Amino acid sequence: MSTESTRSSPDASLVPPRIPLADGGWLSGIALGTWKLDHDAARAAVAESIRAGYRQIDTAARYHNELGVGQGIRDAGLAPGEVQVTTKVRGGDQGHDETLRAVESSRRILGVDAIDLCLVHWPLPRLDRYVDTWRALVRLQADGVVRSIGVSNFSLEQVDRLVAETGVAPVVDQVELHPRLPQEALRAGLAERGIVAQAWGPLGRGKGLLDAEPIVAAARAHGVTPAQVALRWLVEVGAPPVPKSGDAARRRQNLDVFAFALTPAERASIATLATGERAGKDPSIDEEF
Ligand SMILES: NC(=O)C1=CN([C@@H]2O[C@H](COP(=O)(O)OP(=O)(O)OC[C@H]3O[C@@H](n4cnc5c(N)ncnc54)[C@H](OP(=O)(O)O)[C@@H]3O)[C@@H](O)[C@H]2O)C=CC1
Ligand SMILES: O=C(O)C(=O)[C@@H](O)[C@H](O)C(=O)CO
Repeated sequence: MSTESTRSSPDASLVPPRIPLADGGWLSGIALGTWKLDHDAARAAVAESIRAGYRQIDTAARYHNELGVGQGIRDAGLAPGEVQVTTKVRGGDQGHDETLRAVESSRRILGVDAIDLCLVHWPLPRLDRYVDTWRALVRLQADGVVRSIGVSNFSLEQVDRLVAETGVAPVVDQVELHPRLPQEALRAGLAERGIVAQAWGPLGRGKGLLDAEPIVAAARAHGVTPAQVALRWLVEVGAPPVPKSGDAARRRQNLDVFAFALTPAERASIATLATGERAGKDPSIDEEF
């Protein structure tokens, strides 16, 4: 995956490389997750994280913290365009006109001229409104309300249906992805289509992944933490991660994964963890409104 340096701002030592998107936009090599942070916690965490080097903040209408995320981005005081914000259309807002209204609401709450990246949060196949939802995002992109458009928790079949019915492909599919759930076929299919697979739940969501022996052993060998090994593994497979932490020291640690590389033996050992076990919901079964 090609990268472009962003080491131009004053506190640039931990700024991740940019990942180019098919529409000319970019995604940061590591984004900050904000699920479970309320407005005030998100505002403080976002401002501090941008000062530490984060350049992409991940929120969603569903997280009820877009106000704090937008304020935190402004508090950090970087030049426009230096920090990207991702938000998502929740299941209950799917449908063409509903999406137009929901995205305008997110834009106003975030307090931005345009949303950098807007995703369809979950496909909700039984509702069967994701194509109409997508048409609305295509229109919002043409109108300049949203710069890049993508999906989350979509299968290759669902992505292909969007393209077949609208002629427009997403530039990102944000999916659960970590060593227990490497999603190899999905990643390969997305790569063939020029779509970036972005990894949510990259640390396994506090469910024991970071205690797994291959990860602990690699961490010991490199003098880093298990979280840094899990994030480095994602960087190496070309899936930019979105880790969340409520703790400033951990957030900085989670950025610092570009100064070491896993060995082939470590990668082979980590591959033994690929049980397919999910830490979150299964989008082929569960639907989140
Ligand atoms: N598109 C989608 O459907 C989804 C998107 N997401 C996005 O992805 C983000 C990340 O996923 P999330 O569910 O939060 O799970 P993560 O895999 O990021 O795990 C977060 C957990 O890991 C802990 N943690 C963070 N850093 C470290 C560290 N360095 N060492 C040890 N533990 C650590 C956190 O604790 P603590 O906070 O105490 O540090 C928290 O308990 C979300 O916040 C959200 O933005 C998430 C789920 C679904
Ligand atoms: O964090 C997200 O983006 C979600 O969709 C969450 O709601 C997540 O899926 C979850 O764990 C809900 O229980």
